Amino acid sequence: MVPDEASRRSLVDHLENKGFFVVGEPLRPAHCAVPSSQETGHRPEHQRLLEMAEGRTEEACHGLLTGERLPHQQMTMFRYFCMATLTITHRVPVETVVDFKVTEWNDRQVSAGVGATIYFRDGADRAVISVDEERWLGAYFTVIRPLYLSWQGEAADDKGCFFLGTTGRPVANPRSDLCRLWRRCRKICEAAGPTPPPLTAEAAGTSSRDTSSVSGKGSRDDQWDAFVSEFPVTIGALAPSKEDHDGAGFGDERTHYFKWRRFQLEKRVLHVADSAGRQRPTEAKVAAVVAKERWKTNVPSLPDVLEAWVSPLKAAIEDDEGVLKSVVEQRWKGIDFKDFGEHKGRGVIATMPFSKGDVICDYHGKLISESEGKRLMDAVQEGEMCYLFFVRGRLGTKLCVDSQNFPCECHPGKDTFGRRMNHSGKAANVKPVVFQLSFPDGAKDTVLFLAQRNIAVNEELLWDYGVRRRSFGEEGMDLTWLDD
Ligand SMILES: C[S@@+](CC[C@H](N)C(=O)[O-])C[C@H]1O[C@@H](n2cnc3c(N)ncnc32)[C@H](O)[C@@H]1O
Repeated sequence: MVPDEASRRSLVDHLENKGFFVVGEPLRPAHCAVPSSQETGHRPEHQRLLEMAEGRTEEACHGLLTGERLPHQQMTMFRYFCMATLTITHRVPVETVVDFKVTEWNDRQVSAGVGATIYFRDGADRAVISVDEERWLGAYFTVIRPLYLSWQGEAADDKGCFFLGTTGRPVANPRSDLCRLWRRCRKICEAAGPTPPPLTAEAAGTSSRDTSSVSGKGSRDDQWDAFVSEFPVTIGALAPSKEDHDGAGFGDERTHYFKWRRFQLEKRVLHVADSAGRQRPTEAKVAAVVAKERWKTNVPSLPDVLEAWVSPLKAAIEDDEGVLKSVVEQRWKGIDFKDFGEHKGRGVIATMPFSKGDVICDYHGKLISESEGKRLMDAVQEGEMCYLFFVRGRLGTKLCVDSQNFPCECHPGKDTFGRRMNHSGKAANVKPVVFQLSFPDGAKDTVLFLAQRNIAVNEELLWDYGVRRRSFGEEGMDLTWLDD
């Protein structure tokens, strides 16, 4: 219970400083195109704040439209400002802004010299925006949004939304974005006027559907998106300091910091590996790149770089569309199954000659985590055949290819070759190598078997499973075949 207005404000201020986003003010219908002059509450103050930030927005807009490269943070703020223009100036419900589609933007009605009318949700909401506002939204749409799309991760889907985060996915937590905008505006405007009032649901454009108090931080993914939006992970950037965290409203959460550093290290590793080109990276090469980039901390190690380096042979295979097609369709030329009897079971033989280095087939299965793989392994009964392949992905992640669960979802009713290949420690003629193949739904680690030497027709294809009796002996299984 908060007894009076002053105490209420002080409590709200306190909560905001702790990273909370306070909602619960009485709300009005949100579809008015122009704000009323009889506004009550704090909204006019935020409108005023927005107007004070206009100068900077204009400057940024000019920069964007004349090809200037703006810092990431400025672009993020510009996007926040565009969203606030709709939610604050035009009272568009925040959900509608999140759901604002590119087609709705393209279908806006433009009145020359006046501005434009945007219709949202089949005309259920609308906003009559001014010429300037149309220019700002246009600058975001033509410069910033395409940039975010170009940074889009493999699995990201923009869902046709107008407002995207830096990851190329639709904005997920606009209330936190607006909180950050106000914090930034407050700092900018400190010299120019009195401190604006605390942010209320109304000021943030929260619709009447949402009147509960929520944290301004959103889900973990949203928080992370917001964090990298504020502190983009680049190879050259310094990790955000504790003060940076606090200043940007992320409190003293350190998990993001460590994740940020991990992501940066991955980027740096790839950068060094790319710099090596066709030459196998050496300790000296890694040191040279590190010195050139002036990296003092979060420095890649040679083993990491070697892991990520793509040899010319690998590059050729990864670019080979025939290999990709064979993996997708599970059609491999020159090999077939053969039954070797009860003891050994089925295996794979060559039906055409192969040369050293040729791709034979893949180890097909579902990519799962190492721990999931171990759980499946524990469930394998004594004497039962095991079809789990533990492997390190291209970036060092420990993975497991599961072909224990058979047939696979993508090729029901089809036996796949990789899982039928038998073991030989002494006479292996093929070896598994991890590649990154570009599937239609993104790049994936894929295990391919390469011929280790020339292979003749009818030879059985064998690879070294990499397990030794000692590690399996205690389980009392009959593993004499491992001595082959
Ligand atoms: C990945 S599966 C290979 C295909 C299997 N032979 C089949 O019929 O499905 C692995 C299992 O094959 C058997 N295996 C593999 N190599 C063998 C060998 N050299 N001698 C005997 N059995 C072998 C073992 O039972 C092992 O658990």
